[in-house]
Amino acid sequence: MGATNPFTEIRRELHKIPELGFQEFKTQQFLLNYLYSLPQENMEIKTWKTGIFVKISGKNPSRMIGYRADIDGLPIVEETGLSFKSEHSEQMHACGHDFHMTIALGLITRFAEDRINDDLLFIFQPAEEGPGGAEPMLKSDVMQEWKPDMIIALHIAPEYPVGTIALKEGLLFANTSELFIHLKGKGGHAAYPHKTNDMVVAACALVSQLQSIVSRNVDPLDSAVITIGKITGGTVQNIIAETARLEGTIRTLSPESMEKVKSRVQAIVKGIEVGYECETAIDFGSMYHQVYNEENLTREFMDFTRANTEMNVVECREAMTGEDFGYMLEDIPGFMFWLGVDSEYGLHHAKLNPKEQAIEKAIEFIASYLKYKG
Ligand SMILES: CC(=O)N[C@@H](CCC[C@H](N)C(=O)O)C(=O)O
Repeated sequence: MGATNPFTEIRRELHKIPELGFQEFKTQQFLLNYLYSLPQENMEIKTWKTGIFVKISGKNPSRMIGYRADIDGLPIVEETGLSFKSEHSEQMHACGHDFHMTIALGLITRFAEDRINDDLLFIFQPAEEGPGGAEPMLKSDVMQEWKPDMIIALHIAPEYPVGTIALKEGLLFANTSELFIHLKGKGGHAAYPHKTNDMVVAACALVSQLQSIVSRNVDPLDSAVITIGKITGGTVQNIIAETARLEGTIRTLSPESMEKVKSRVQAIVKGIEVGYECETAIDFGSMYHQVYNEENLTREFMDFTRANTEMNVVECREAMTGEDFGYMLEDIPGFMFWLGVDSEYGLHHAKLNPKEQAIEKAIEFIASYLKYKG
């Protein structure tokens, strides 16, 4: 089925070409082609790795307002069966970044012709899913020169209907750390376990023991998550595995709990090392700082949206999702909000299918907020 709305068409084109963090070459080219098709008089475009900065000069600027959209996809084989499904066999926009980019392009299209008083900075950020583009982009020369006075971003929310936004003041998303654990023992014949140190057995014990950290070491009134999303090990069914690898993620509601959970992970892995007579290596990969919404701006945004738009505003609870936009909010006042897109399947699912009507509605109401602010 063809799209009738130009931004729906753009979203579908982006949906076809998902790319992993810092490999978003086709995505960057697609975005640049579109951006250069717009009136250039008041627009400056700069690239940073696979990301892009777009500054639109205001009519009478007293400050700069930032808007960030992430651009990477996930290593998932898409199962939506859509006519515009991913053309990249093992990659998918399963976290809505195709929506995020399209909405940003819609806003740029508006403001390239109809400027507000203040300067606007749009940031197309690579590698949100990992290893993290926000922190290095924030430190880049471009963003040191073009540093917004406030900044906002959205994330699609499959669990809310179209026409709804959800957010809260203060903590919105968790602190995260990736987790990679390598185990090395002694392989051998499946019939001679007593002559080996089986890393499949060690890995199974480790996964179970890691679960006790949340139930026994974290204050029950606090919250944490340890998810092991991938286990690999061994070579074939009748050889005892010499190596195994666990890949996962840790989520906590405070940076302090993150340190505690990590130290417990280290202690438990040490125990496996002794108990199963193997070598171990832990890599905590990339870490994201919590997303903390600045109270005054968030409250004002909620009040503005309720009073001036048709969007339904829900005051939600914090979530254990992570977002490296948290680094930008640590440095620049602003907020993030969920945008309802009503999909039966959730984020990071191979059948995620957000409703495209949310795109035009988002462009409309965010444009009205930016006009009000700037
Ligand atoms: C919104 C969202 O889903 N973000 C990701 C961020 C992942 C960070 C990192 N790769 C990790 O797994 O810790 C999420 O999974 O929450």
